[in-house]
Amino acid sequence: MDFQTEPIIHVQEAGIFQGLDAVLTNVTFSIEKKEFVFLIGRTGSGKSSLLKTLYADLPLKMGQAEIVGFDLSKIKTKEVPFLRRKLGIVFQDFQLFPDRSVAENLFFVMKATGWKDKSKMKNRMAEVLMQVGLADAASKMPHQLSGGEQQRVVIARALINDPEILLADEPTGNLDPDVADGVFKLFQEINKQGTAILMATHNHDLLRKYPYRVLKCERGQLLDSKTSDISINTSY
Ligand SMILES: Nc1ncnc2c1ncn2[C@@H]1O[C@H](COP(=O)(O)OP(=O)(O)OP(=O)(O)O)[C@@H](O)[C@H]1O
Repeated sequence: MDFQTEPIIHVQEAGIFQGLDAVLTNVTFSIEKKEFVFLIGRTGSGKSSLLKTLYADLPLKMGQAEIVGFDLSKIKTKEVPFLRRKLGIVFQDFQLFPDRSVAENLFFVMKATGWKDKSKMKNRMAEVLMQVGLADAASKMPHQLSGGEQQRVVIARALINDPEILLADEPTGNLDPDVADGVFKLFQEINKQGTAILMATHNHDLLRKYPYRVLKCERGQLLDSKTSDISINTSY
């Protein structure tokens, strides 16, 4: 056993619910620092529900789950913003404010997460935009950017508070294949710099090309390529 690593996410016999309905039961897995993990499964199999439970958008009603030091079985509503500060969350639909520039979009999140010093905010904004390859986009409006560029801004926004893990729900789902590939490579670079990534995807090409660990939602269970044979070519 490697005592150097400690999990960022540790889930033990959890139930994932949508209201009264159990979507996944007996969910057990850990994600270590710096890991890259795909989350796959058919439409409706529970990928988003699992991610939502991890960022405390859905309550954990059964079992144990710890993420970036927060116990999801005990977390209080007022603690959720502190949990979200330690996570980066990226969705399929870009969810930028359309009437605000890139800089204003990023500043909005900074203010909401406790940043106050203007010059530090500007420096951090420049850093994250540089990191995603958009150093020249601060003054642009979202509609002046391509889909891939908008998703890069969303990734920059998710990186602002230097999260230990990015939770990404179909981040390349709305992008053309070439653009999706570029955005995926950005996730890989971010991962190489030390951020763990849990990415829900339907993209078979990515799964075939990059042999990362896979978690698969199937028939109400979560399978793990660490412990089971997972077919990536069928049934989703
Ligand atoms: N807001 C909601 N209220 C009630 N049930 C929901 C809600 N969102 C999803 N569900 C149900 O929960 C189950 C899991 O859905 P979920 O969105 O987690 O699947 P998914 O694997 O992410 O699907 P997709 O690949 O289409 O995004 C489905 O049966 C779905 O109908």
